[in-house]
Amino acid sequence: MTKAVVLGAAGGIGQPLSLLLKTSPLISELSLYDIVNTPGVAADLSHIDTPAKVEGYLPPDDGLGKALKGADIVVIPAGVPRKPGMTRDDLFKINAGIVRDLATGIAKVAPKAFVLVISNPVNSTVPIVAEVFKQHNVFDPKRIFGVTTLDVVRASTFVAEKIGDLSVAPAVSIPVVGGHSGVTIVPLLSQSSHPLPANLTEDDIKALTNRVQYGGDEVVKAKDGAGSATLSMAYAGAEFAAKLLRAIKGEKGIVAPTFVHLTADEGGKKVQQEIEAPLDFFSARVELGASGVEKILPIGKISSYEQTLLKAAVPELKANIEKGVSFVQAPKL
Ligand SMILES: NC(=O)C1=CN([C@@H]2O[C@H](COP(=O)(O)OP(=O)(O)OC[C@H]3O[C@@H](n4cnc5c(N)ncnc54)[C@H](O)[C@@H]3O)[C@@H](O)[C@H]2O)C=CC1
Ligand SMILES: O=C([O-])CC(=O)C(=O)O
Repeated sequence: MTKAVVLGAAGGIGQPLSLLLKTSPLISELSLYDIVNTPGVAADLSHIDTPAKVEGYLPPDDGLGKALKGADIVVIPAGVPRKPGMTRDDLFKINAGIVRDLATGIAKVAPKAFVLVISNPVNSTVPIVAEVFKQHNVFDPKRIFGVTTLDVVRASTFVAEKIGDLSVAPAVSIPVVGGHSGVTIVPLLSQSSHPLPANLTEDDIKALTNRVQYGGDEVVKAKDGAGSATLSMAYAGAEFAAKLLRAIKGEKGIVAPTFVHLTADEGGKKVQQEIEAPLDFFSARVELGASGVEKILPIGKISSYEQTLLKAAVPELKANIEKGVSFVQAPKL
């Protein structure tokens, strides 16, 4: 029996993500929470002929507590999305409080659940969840994940486009490390599972890197005020959740980049040495296992261009992380 909970389930990501989770054979109970519309979304999904039992909750009568009761995995896409001209950090003002309050609910009701944070800015919201859990004495770095899978999905797609064959996209694997905003997104094209076309110039590599780093902006611009990536994010979120669920159930060797606390495993120290910075959080390649983070894998051999990208990522990551931590630690006025 596995219970999955989606917080922010009625939103642009929440609905298609809930749909994908409802179709997963790995989930037996699906609980949807949002401040609006969850009864309708839950009723709709509950007619699908897959095993998961679906329930929807709203805030009154401790809806959050009821939604979270017995949760094994909690996915959080709650919060406002970007409009053109905004950075992810501009979302902090609203989303930090939303994520803090939801994390408080999880810490109280389902402290052992695996928590997958989608809400932006991920570089700050993941530290917020960790800090709330610390305050409630339930912090386990192996169980908190920032979902950076969309960056990985984009890298696979864009590289397959360059190779000239989209049919290879699902098999193309490019580690994307660092964080989840602009320069903190560091795609390691030199570690592509598939050789890049031989005629790709240095400028092409730079353009490809830039497209992965600013893939989110591409969608925000195209949606023209109607939000940011929702469908591709739902796909990416469901992919990561499925990998984690398979690993929890005992499958070995499942590796995915994800934004984690670097104390979750010894390997985190090696990553800190590689980036030459004592960052607490970083999106590294993580081997998933029964207790969540099984192993944090080293970044490994990268090109000198990628070294420069990593150097540029560190100061922004550091500031984003500190902002999240001090938001929770600051005395409430
Ligand atoms: N990690 C990633 O790669 C990505 C992250 N995102 C982020 O995901 C978040 C959600 O994006 P969308 O679904 O497009 O936004 P949306 O506005 O369509 O949906 C957000 C949902 O959150 C709900 N919500 C707001 N406050 C809440 C609370 N206190 N408790 C529960 N639910 C609450 C809203 O009612 C709404 O249904 C944004 O912060 C966005 O930036 C988006 C794309 C990719
Ligand atoms: O760009 C945004 O604001 C949403 C997001 O995180 C992404 O699409 O990668």
